[in-house]
Amino acid sequence: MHIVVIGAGALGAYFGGRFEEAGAKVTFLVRKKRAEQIQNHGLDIKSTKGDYAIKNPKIVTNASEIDAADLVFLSVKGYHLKGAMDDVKQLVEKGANVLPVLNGIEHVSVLQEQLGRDAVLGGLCFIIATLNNKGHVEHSSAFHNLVFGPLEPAQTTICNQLEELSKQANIKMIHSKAISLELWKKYMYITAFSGITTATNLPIGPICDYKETFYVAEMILQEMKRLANKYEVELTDVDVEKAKKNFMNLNRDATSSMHQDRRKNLTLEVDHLHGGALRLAKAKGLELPFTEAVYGLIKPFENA
Ligand SMILES: NC(=O)C1=CN([C@@H]2O[C@H](COP(=O)(O)OP(=O)(O)OC[C@H]3O[C@@H](n4cnc5c(N)ncnc54)[C@H](OP(=O)(O)O)[C@@H]3O)[C@@H](O)[C@H]2O)C=CC1
Ligand SMILES: CC(C)(CO)C(=O)C(=O)O
Repeated sequence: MHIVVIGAGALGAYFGGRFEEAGAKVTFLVRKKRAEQIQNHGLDIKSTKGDYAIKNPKIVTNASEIDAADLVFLSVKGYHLKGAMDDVKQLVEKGANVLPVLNGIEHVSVLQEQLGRDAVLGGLCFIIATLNNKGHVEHSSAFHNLVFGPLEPAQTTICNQLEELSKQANIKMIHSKAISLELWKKYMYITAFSGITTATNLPIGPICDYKETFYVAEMILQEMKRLANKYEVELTDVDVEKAKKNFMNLNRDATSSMHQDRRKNLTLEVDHLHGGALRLAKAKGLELPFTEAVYGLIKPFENA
C-alpha cells in the first residue's frame, strides 16, 4: 500500500512513521523548508508507545514527482487546506483516495466538492503530539488512535486495506461504520476543549476547579450537539455527559493542540473550528452564543 502524507507535521509524521513501520510504502509530500529540515535532521518519533526512526524518509515537494498512490493521509491545519488542494487533486486524479484527519468538519464538504464524493473518506485522530525544534515528533499521550471509515460505498476496498494494515501497526486504528457520527462527536469535543483552554490560556485542571468556567465548556458541548442535530447527526445528552466526564478525567495539565499553539505563538485554527461552527449554524438559523463568545475571545491570538 502506498500512502502519501501531505502535512508532515506532528500528526502526519507520527502516523506516517507508524504506517512505514507497519510495512506500507510512505512518501512525505512537504514544503521546501520542511524538506530541508528532514534532510538535515531525519524524521524521528519519540513516543510513550515506543520510539521509531524513519530510515531515509522518502520526501517530495510536488505531487508531479509521484506516479500513483493508494491513499493521501491529509494532515495539514485547516488554514492550509486551500494551499494543499492542487497536490491532493493531482494524486486523486492518479487514483488515490483521501483520508483527512484535520479537526473540524467544514473541510469534508470542501474536499468532496473539489475532489468528488467517492474520493473522500472520513477520519479523525486522538493523540497529543507536537514537533520539537529539530522537527522530530514528540508524542506524549497514552493514546494514539486513528478512526477512519467510509462516507461512500465506493470506499469499502480502501477501508479494508487500511484495516489490514492496522494488524501490523503500532497505533490503534478503528474502522468505524458510523464515521459521520464520530466526526461530529470529535467536533463537539474539540470545539469545547480547544475553546475553553485557549480562551482562558489554562489547561483542563483549573477549568474543572471553577464550576463557572466549566459551565462555559458544557454550554459549548450543548450548542454543538444542537448544531449536529440540525445536520441530522444524532448526538445526544449521553455524548455530552461522556465528553464532560472525559474532561474531568484528563491529567490536570492536559490541554488542546490549539492551546499549545497559542502558547507557542503559532497561527490558530479558530476560524476553521469555531468560525466553521458559526457558519454552519447561521445556515440553519441557529445561534451558538457561548461558541461565539469564545471565538471572539480567541480571535486576537489567531495570527502568529
Ligand atoms: N497535534 C495534535 O496533537 C493533534 C492535531 N490534530 C489536528 O490535526 C491537524 C494537523 O495538526 P498538527 O499535525 O498538529 O499540525 P502541524 O502544524 O504540526 O503540521 C501541519 C503540517 O502541514 C504542513 N503543510 C501545510 N501546508 C502544506 C502543503 N501545502 N503541502 C505540504 N505540507 C503542508 C506544514 O508544513 P510547514 O512546515 O511547511 O508549515 C506542517 O508541517 C489539525 O487539524 C489539528 O487540529 C488532531 C488531534 C491531535
Ligand atoms: C483533544 C485532542 C488532544 C485529542 O486528540 C485534540 O484533538 C487536540 O487537542 O487537537
